[in-house]
Amino acid sequence: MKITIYGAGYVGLIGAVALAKVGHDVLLLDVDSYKVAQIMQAISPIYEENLTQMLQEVLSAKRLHASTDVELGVAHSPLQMICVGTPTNSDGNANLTYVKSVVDAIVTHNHGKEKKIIIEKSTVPVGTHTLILQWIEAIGGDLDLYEVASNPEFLREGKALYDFMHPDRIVVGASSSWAHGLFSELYRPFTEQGAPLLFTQVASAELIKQAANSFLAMKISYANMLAEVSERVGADVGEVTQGIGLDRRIGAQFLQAGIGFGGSCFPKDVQAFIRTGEELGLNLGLLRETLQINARQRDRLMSKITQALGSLHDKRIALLGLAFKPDTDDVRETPALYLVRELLGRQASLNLYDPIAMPNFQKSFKASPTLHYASNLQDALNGVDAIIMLTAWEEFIHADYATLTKTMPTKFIFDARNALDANVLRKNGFVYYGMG
Ligand SMILES: NC(=O)c1ccc[n+]([C@@H]2O[C@H](COP(=O)([O-])OP(=O)(O)OC[C@H]3O[C@@H](n4cnc5c(N)ncnc54)[C@H](O)[C@@H]3O)[C@@H](O)[C@H]2O)c1
Ligand SMILES: O=c1ccn([C@@H]2O[C@H](COP(=O)(O)OP(=O)(O)O[C@H]3O[C@H](CO)[C@@H](O)[C@H](O)[C@H]3O)[C@@H](O)[C@H]2O)c(=O)[nH]1
Repeated sequence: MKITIYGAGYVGLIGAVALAKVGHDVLLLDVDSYKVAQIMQAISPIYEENLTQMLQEVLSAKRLHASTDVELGVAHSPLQMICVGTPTNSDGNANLTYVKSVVDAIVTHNHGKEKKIIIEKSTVPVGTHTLILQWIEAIGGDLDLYEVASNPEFLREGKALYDFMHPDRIVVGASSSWAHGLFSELYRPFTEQGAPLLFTQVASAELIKQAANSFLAMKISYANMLAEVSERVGADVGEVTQGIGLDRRIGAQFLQAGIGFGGSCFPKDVQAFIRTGEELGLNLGLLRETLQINARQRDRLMSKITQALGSLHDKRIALLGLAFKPDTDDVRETPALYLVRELLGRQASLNLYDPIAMPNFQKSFKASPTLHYASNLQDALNGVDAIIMLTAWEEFIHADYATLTKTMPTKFIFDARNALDANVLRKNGFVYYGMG
């Protein structure tokens, strides 16, 4: 079946490729003509496992086309799926400007006056569907032609294609049987493989997305709270989270303590949910504390560094890992942004290294005498006084630090992800600091 997708970013491009892969005829629209041209040449603008190969496959099969032409996009299908960004406004609210511009474009270019389902796949605050109807009305659109549905996306970066194609569940908030039929057909290739398709009210689907991300963020902050307690009482947070995670009611996932969560989703979505609460006259204090614990982890790491090293002036520090998590080139809200700012502010000199995310990070911080972008791990570790491991890339987990740091005077290593083998490092003369 045919579908139009607006926004060729992490969600839109992955969704487009995955839906084309299972046989649908996908038209992917973006306002960025350079991105569109790249996609048409099978060059992926983002780094994701297997993406380039699958992109080539669906382009050759002519099941995916990318374009900037909204007119084509509107005419292509009754399914109009919005996957544009919803970043945080300065007041913490989700910025719906990009969503609105797509809605306006759909209504303006619906020359054939065909019935359309406008699908919120972007993460939006609960209640956005009613706003969309108001926007349509405000520009003279005929409300009888439009149904708004919510179909939130739960993929993780780094595992995006896999997650899209093997979802734990597909959530669709839609009211008409026409929409239910179209969504059932769209997702049949996944439901036939066992993925549950949950139809809900539109508001429930919107709320499910906000609730899921906030719950996962809260779980991480809970583990980080336990890390702080563990340090005080001589417990090992890894053992504690393993011990509670084996209880199936709690579950082992998302209990990895460390520097805290970053990325383009959790920080903004938790913030937006808190704002939703405020607008409803509700204080979602649990989520405020979730963000506070998250910020405190970064401060706690900085305290460990300054307590161990003293003045950072004239110290050179290796910072390993710039992406917000492994297997992605995404540096949005990455803890590395905060750490680099803090460390430079204290006059440290830095060697930065990441296997994939360096070009994206370089857009925020240009190279300088105090900021060296290393060409490989050995280059990053040459002549440093301390190592901070910030992103748990396999390369960092399995590195032979003893051999790579032969000339290091005192071997300080700060493991911001609790991912390294502390015993082996200590045996090799390192002064090891973890997070709990
Ligand atoms: N990144 C993730 O892992 C993830 C997962 C689930 C949900 N989400 C949500 O999905 C949405 C998109 O996130 P993303 O990370 O893919 O964003 P992104 O920034 O990677 O991509 C957004 C794309 O939309 C394009 N765009 C902007 N205005 C447009 C318009 N009027 N018409 C067509 N294209 C337009 C931009 O050029 C860009 O290519 C957000 O709401 C996000 O919260 C993201
Ligand atoms: O136990 C854990 C798990 C994760 N993290 C951190 O949490 C952040 C987010 O990680 P992850 O959830 O794996 O990545 P995202 O790609 O941001 O995916 C989240 O955000 C997406 C956007 O909404 C959702 O679709 C996904 O379901 C949700 O997992 C990263 O900084 C991780 O390092 C931890 O600190 N401890």
